[in-house]
Amino acid sequence: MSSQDYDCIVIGAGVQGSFTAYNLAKNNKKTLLLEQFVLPHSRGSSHGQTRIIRKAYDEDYYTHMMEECYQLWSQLEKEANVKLYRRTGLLVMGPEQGDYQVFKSTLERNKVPIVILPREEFSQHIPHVNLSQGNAALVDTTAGVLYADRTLKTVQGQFQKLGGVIKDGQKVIDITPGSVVTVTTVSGVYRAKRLVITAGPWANTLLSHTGLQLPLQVIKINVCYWSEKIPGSYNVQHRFPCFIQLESEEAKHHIYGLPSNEYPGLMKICYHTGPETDPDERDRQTDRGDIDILQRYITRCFPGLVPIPAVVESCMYTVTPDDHFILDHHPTHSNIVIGAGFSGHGFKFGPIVGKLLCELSQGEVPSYDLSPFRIRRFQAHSKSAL
Ligand SMILES: Cc1cc2nc3c(=O)[nH]c(=O)nc-3n(C[C@H](O)[C@H](O)[C@H](O)COP(=O)(O)OP(=O)(O)OC[C@H]3O[C@@H](n4cnc5c(N)ncnc54)[C@H](O)[C@@H]3O)c2cc1C
Ligand SMILES: O=C(O)[C@@H]1CCCC=N1
Repeated sequence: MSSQDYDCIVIGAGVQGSFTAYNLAKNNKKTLLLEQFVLPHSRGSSHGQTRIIRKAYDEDYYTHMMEECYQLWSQLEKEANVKLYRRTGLLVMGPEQGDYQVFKSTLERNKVPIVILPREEFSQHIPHVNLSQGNAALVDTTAGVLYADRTLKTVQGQFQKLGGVIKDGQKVIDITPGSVVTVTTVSGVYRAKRLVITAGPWANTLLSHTGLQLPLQVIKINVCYWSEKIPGSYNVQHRFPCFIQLESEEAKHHIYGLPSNEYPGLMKICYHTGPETDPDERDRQTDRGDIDILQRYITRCFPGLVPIPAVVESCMYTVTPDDHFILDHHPTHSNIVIGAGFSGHGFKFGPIVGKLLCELSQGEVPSYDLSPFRIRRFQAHSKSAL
């Protein structure tokens, strides 16, 4: 095996590619992780300081995967002696008869510890928040904040400690499938028996070299931070939780937030959709319709925040038609595995996605039923998209 030959190449050092590479190296596979930008970078989907981790989902299979995933997060914390998770709880609010009931049932069925907050007791538990008319509320007490940038640094560092090789600043410009896959970057040519593509918003650009296109939409998210009128009112240290406001008449998509933590006195609140964008041109996308929706919501429900964003950063979602991930073999090249379409909720699953993509790439039976994540589910809807 020459120095350019690997057991496996992973393209894309976001959260999913980094955890996949780490799992491969743990399994003694000679692994190369390629990244187009110089690391760390803020041009994909995994940057920023925080993400929400939760078991509150409307499908059992995500809640089941999170059971093991919490353990994997904790193992990594121990292994690297670093804190990646802070428990805050997650306040779920939503119209009483809608998705809220589905979340509640999934949590109850799976025996996740929750606290139901009757309307008359709501403000005693959650000060400075107005529960919307007709909404109900509960808290998933296991939920919290993940430290995102720190996670990437940690998992990439652990991968390198295991002998893994990272080559950053190396944009992949060609892939030649075959029993040995050849991957060409702007400055090198590498070969491997197996390839994993975890390219986030650039998934289809890379897949075009393999004759496949997936029904993915890339959207820009305005990551908004809002100033506390009274410092500390929504602070993580005062045990303010993360929250999800489920979709309602007023906002057709979820609104979610994290307690003030990363920037002093600023709470992060975002809208769970945004305008379509080209990943290489996202700064040209200036649509702020999402911010108007957030301003109205904050004025009504978070009276302790100034309803004008103090900081606006940006990030991207890569969304599938059903909002479920893609974790599968390439339909015509079985030694190419794809992790894509994490639809704005994939970070918390990083450790388990890494484990599953590693299993798939090694031809092992995956630890979970991956039928919700198969590529063929799209065939019924749009053959031409594939
Ligand atoms: C604002 C925001 C808030 C979110 N909140 C949450 C949350 O609270 N909880 C949660 O669980 N999830 C959340 N998510 C979703 C989560 O962050 C994403 O699902 C996850 O980061 C996707 O990771 P990825 O590795 O697939 O993509 P990316 O992080 O984009 O990684 C792909 C990588 O591939 C590289 N690449 C692409 N093309 C090439 C090429 N040709 N050559 C080499 N490298 C290449 C890119 O540069 C990039 O580094 C949020 C996302 C956003 C944007
Ligand atoms: O995945 C998450 O927890 C966040 C919050 C809800 C919407 C998407 N991302």
